[in-house]
Amino acid sequence: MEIILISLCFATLLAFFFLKQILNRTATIKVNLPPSPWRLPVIGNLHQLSLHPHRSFGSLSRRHGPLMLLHFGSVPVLIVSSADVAHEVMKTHDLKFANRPIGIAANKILKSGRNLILSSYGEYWRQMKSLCVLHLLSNKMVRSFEKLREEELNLMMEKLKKATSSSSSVNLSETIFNMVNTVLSRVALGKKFSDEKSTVNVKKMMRALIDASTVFPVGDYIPYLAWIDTIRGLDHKLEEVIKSHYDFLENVVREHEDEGGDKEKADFVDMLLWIQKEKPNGFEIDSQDIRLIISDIFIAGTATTSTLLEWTMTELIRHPETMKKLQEDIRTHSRSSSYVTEEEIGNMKYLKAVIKEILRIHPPGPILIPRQLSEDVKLKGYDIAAGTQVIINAWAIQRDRATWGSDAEEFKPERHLNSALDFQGQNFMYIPFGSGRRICPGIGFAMALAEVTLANLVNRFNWEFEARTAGDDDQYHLAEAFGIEVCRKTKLTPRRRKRDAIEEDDIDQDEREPIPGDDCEVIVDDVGDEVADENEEHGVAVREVIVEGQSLSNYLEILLAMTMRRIMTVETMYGTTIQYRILYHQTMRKRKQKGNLMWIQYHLMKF
Ligand code: HEM
Repeated sequence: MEIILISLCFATLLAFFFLKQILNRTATIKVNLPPSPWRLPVIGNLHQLSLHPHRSFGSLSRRHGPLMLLHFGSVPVLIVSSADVAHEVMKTHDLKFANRPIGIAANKILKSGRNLILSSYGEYWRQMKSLCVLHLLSNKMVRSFEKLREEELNLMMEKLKKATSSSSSVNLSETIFNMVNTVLSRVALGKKFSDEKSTVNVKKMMRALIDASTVFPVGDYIPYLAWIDTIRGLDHKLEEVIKSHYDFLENVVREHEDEGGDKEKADFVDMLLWIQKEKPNGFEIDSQDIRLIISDIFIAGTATTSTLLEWTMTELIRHPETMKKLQEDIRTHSRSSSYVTEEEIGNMKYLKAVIKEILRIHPPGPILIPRQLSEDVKLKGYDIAAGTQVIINAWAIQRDRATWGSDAEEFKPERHLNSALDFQGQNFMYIPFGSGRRICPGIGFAMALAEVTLANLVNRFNWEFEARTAGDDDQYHLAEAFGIEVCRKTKLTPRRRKRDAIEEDDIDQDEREPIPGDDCEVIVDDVGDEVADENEEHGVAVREVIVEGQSLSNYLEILLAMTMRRIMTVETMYGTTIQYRILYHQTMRKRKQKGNLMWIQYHLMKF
């Protein structure tokens, strides 16, 4: 009995001793987690998110701080909402945060090979990224597609001109998406694949892929509910769109192989086939890699660039004063009224400021592309475990009043005019293209296309929203769609603003519309007294037109002079001469009973 009692006491002592050890150890490894809002069992914080996650994260972080830990189901997700923390993630600890989380959609995509957007950081990814930066999206390569951009833009402008000639509205969202998609098709694949002759419609394929990858995958966050994805057909849908996309790309690559993959033709597939053969810088790629790189470029480049342009046009139409300033900037630096060239855009500071401001206030990818932490890290004193997903809320960072001031929510391109701030990933308060190792490699490509498109859209036409019968206009035009790229919820369908000119129906115009109400502008009609007299209310009647000392009378002569020189001396009816800078000109035709009359109308600014 005594022995039993002694043994029991000894066992209790031992248990106490070990328990103390265990409790001590637990206390020493207690982790300091970032602040979190309360969460529900099973779904975690998912019930606190809306269809616009960047907005939900923004309002949660205003209460819980710029470094906040949420749980999507069972998955820990770190939300970064300040420039300061973004700097820690994408600069100080960039390497540890350089992986991407692999969910159901990514798994299906990567089943067919490795790719750039989704692959984990490592040797393969490094090679793919430098291949893109050095060979496909380099400045030289971007410049080499200038002519192609011009061709596609001119086609788009022609379509717009026809569509808007009767003052009817036009689906500008769709028009822009089609143009961007066609440019990418030609650059990457060598042809359009979206015209009537084509059996495959790349545009539809892209839309299907974007739509399928936007669906929220329940199984990614609550694994034992993954069957829901199967029942609602998400698995099947993803497999279907990914397969048709890859089958199509495989055919394109095969066609290029059959044609010999000529580097000089230099679409992306040709270039990649050349790299496969020659292995420059030791790059080793196979046909599967080629398909996936091309696919990455389509996925990452189409909706982002068209979304940027869609928001730019929306904000410009909402702010006519800004639109007018932009038109002035373009007209001051552009020689031709029919096409603004990329070279001319180099000097257009206001245009660049407008685009920068849109990327700030409506970043096409408001929460960047999620990342995943590869090893434990201490961030601002908090412990973050390996495997945690990371969402960088660029939208909230770029509207943060602490760094952008009290007018952070307002659209004000002027704030960029005398600022050295750029989007190359060095300023963490402004990261529309991300930063660090994972920064977007398509910045040059996107900017070249966006700038020239915008310049030509606002140079040739004046735009206005269609009148709506009811509802708040701002709410309607600023409503955002649900998706990875956050575009407008409703399609942008503006129309061309009506001219103030005489007998609208009687006039065909070749060039652009005058800017109504622009009081520094003088309109001069040429040639022929009859017409000049008839239109006196529109400007000064002209006796003689002298371009830099040369008296001109012939239409072609004047046109030629217009394209080559920009200063004009006008001798008025009263015998005085005034020097003007030519803003642009229009060819006017008027149908008369006895035949047609044609004359040129100059829009001049006093020199
Ligand atoms: C306005 C247009 C665009 C915007 C706003 C944009 C934005 C972004 C962002 C935010 C990222 C993630 C960066 C990060 O994780 O830090 C990204 C990645 C990427 N973008 Fe863009 N992008 C645009 C256009 C393009 C274009 C035109 C291309 C190609 C032609 C492109 C190709 C890529 C690729 C391949 C990646 C993945 C990079 C990686 O994971 O390493 N993007 N982009």
